[in-house]
Amino acid sequence: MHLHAYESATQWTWGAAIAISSAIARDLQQRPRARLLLSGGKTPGPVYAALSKAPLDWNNVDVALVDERWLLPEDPDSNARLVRETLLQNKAQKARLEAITRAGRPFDEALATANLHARQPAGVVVLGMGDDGHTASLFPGMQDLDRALASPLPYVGVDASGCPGAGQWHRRISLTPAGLAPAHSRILLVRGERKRALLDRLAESDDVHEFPARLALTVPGAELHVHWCP
Ligand SMILES: O=C(O)[C@H](O)[C@@H](O)[C@H](O)[C@H](O)COP(=O)(O)O
Repeated sequence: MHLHAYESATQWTWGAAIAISSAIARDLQQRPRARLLLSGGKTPGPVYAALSKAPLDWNNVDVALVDERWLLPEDPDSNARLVRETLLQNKAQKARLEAITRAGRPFDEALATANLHARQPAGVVVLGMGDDGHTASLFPGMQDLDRALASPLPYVGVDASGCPGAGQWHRRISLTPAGLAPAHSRILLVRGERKRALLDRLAESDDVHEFPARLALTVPGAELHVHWCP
């Protein structure tokens, strides 16, 4: 794990945005299109807003979601809406956003669509981490966790009932370890002392059931870059 610790939220915002933008630029040098996977939650909005101003060839960037709550893309609590309102602005307006859900699309079809899009493997993945040590929609204690961990497909549907970290959104579609593995860049955005202490605990063991966020370290592939500020 490579930890980038910043003193202020402003430095964190721009430092993380520059790191993501450089990773996309690197991918675009090597292939015609770059594929960026983004997480939701309360943390990443300012970084996505800063990233929207990056001078990249956004026409060639496909933006998809690490996970989505079973909500329509217009719902204020959906991850698609967060990404649209923060990243798909300014220069990044030209990027193509793949929402997972759509009005009239049943759950299984939404999942199948996510897996179909993911035939183009992830390039740059931006993860978040909950105070309970979840990442994507992989929660500790979740009944579907083992199935998700073992999935050969990049996305699974999960029921996070009984997991406090999932809030009121139990039905979700989540990236799996198989979906994370091909990424060339793995970035984790976290803020606050609680998550800083949790980061130290991630490195202590490889028990992904205790803290599924450990997958960011244990799944073979790119080194994890963590961007943190108080
Ligand atoms: O839909 C979601 O819930 C997210 O994608 C989720 O995995 C998020 O990254 C973490 O929960 C961290 O969220 P916070 O930034 O709100 O702590």
